[in-house]
Amino acid sequence: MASSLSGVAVGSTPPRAVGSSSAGTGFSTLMDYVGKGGINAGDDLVVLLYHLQYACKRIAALVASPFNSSIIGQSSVPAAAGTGGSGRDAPKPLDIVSNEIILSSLRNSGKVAVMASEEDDTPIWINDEGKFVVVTDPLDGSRNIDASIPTGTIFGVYNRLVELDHLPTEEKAQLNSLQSGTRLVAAGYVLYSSATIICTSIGSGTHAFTLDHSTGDFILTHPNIKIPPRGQIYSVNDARYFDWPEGLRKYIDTVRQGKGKYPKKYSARYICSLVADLHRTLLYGGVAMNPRDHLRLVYEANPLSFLVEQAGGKGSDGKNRILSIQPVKLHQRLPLFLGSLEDMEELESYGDVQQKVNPGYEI
Ligand SMILES: O=P(O)(O)OC[C@H]1O[C@](O)(COP(=O)(O)O)[C@@H](O)[C@@H]1O
Repeated sequence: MASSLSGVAVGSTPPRAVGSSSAGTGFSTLMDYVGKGGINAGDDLVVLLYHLQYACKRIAALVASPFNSSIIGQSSVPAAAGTGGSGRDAPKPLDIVSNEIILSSLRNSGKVAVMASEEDDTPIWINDEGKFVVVTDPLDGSRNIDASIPTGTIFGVYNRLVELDHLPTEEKAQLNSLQSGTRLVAAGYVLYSSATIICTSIGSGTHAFTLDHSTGDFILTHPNIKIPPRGQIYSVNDARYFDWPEGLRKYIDTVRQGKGKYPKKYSARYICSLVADLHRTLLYGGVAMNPRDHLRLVYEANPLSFLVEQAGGKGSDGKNRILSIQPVKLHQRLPLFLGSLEDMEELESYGDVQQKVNPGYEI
């Protein structure tokens, strides 16, 4: 493990485990968890996760920095040539900087063949020898950033499909990035909020680690997260109520009156920042919904569904299990529902919960 990290070129020494292990799990920091105490992730994945968490620390510092005001004050920069047609929003400067930070960390890791990002039209081929494919939304929820509302990074990791190695670069980059979510080997999000939290899974439960700013370590604070089978919270942009289908309206009307299968009146919470809304849902239970075709399958829905399933919950587009949907294009959008098993089953029993009417909303 030490030797596998010796070549890291990130300008900082690897984090050191501090204190005793948390909650009797035998590991206390993120690097302990993936490296030795928690699970045998394999040296290559350890190195990759080391570089990813380092990138996210840099993004955490960036979004919290007072020196961003000159960047943050700008409105969205015009879409780069070529973004037209992908249906993506014009990126903002911090999205772009975050994207560059992640790309440079992935390059430095030496472990990544392809990065597919929300910020790039097409996947970027990095290294023929890289074992992994990384899909990412480098800074989700950035429309909130001017008001210091939480944002997040999302990532998913696949193995490189060696059987595609003979194909032209562009083609193999694309096909490697369009793997079904069932093939994820790791996924995670990083929440930039009052605390910076990395929540990750390599297929053996979902665990969250909180950044200790005094040491730079991510400390295990939420081992083996189990989403409650029932919550009492629904999370949705309900200004769209009149564009919703009948089934979704009925579901929300029912649970907010306490007339659902769980006879409690539900509360509403909506941050409009996917990572933050999901983080709360993982801890408190309930359902986080984006019923219109807005969120992206490859680098948002799949990694987050993987984490939710690993925590005992469910991720669906309202009809189908997210992880089983075969992506056909990189920036493919779909409705997304993530949450507690029983709440999700009740929601889906209402039939039409996907919002087909999508007039486009200004904010
Ligand atoms: O506008 P809606 O439908 O409420 O969607 C909000 C969702 O869009 C996001 O902001 C992502 O969309 P963008 O990438 O366009 O910002 C999520 O963070 C949030 O959950």
